[in-house]
Amino acid sequence: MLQVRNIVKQFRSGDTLLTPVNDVSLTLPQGSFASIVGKSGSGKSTLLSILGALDKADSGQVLVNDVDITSLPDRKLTAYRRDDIGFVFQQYNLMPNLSAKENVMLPMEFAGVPKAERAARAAELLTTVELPPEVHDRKANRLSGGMQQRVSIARALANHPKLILADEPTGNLDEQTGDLIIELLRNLSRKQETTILVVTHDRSLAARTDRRFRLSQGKLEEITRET
Ligand SMILES: Nc1ncnc2c1ncn2[C@@H]1O[C@H](COP(=O)(O)OP(=O)(O)OP(=O)(O)O)[C@@H](O)[C@H]1O
Repeated sequence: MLQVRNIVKQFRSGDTLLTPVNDVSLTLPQGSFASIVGKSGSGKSTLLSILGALDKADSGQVLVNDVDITSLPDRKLTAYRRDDIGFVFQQYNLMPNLSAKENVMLPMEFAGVPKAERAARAAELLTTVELPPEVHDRKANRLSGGMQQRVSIARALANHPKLILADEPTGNLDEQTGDLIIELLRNLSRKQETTILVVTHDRSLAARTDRRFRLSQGKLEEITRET
């Protein structure tokens, strides 16, 4: 369960004070498949960074399965990012010279999982995201965009996260490949009971999630019934 309570984040830009996240609250039960839409610059990435503990809020709380991550010491935050959260980015952010399988094994290595177990789980996850077996050992920079995004989703799942945060996961893909990636994320939220929160400016993508929110002028409102 993800509970976001009264998050505020401000930036100073010259003489102006920006408030891209202004008293945002949100509750998502485990296994939710949700999206946040908003115009460019509306604060979507800022909010996602706070939920993933990549950035700190000025005030408010983020509770993941009742643990308040906004008050965790740095050492525990590192473990939170590694073990409880999976990140999926528009640019995939894979290690280009490592194979698909090695990319998926990497977060498990950081978590201290023995090598044989890492290899077995990576192969299993790459199968879950429907990456053809013949490319499991191919270097990431030799895979198509859609394949790279599948690898990055497998990597996000590596340490059994409670929450997957995806920032414009289909932004670099053609429509058909993007659709397949969204279906994959939807199936994962159902089968693995992982909460998946997608941030996008693409309304048709958002329309395929179960709950939809809009971030506008710092405020988050649910628009599930509108679209
Ligand atoms: N580190 C920072 N310092 C100053 N201003 C920032 C910082 N990070 C973000 N901002 C500002 O906060 C606002 C929200 O930015 P953010 O990247 O969260 O928007 P977004 O909705 O994700 O946009 P996009 O869809 O273009 O990625 C913008 O006005 C941005 O310039």
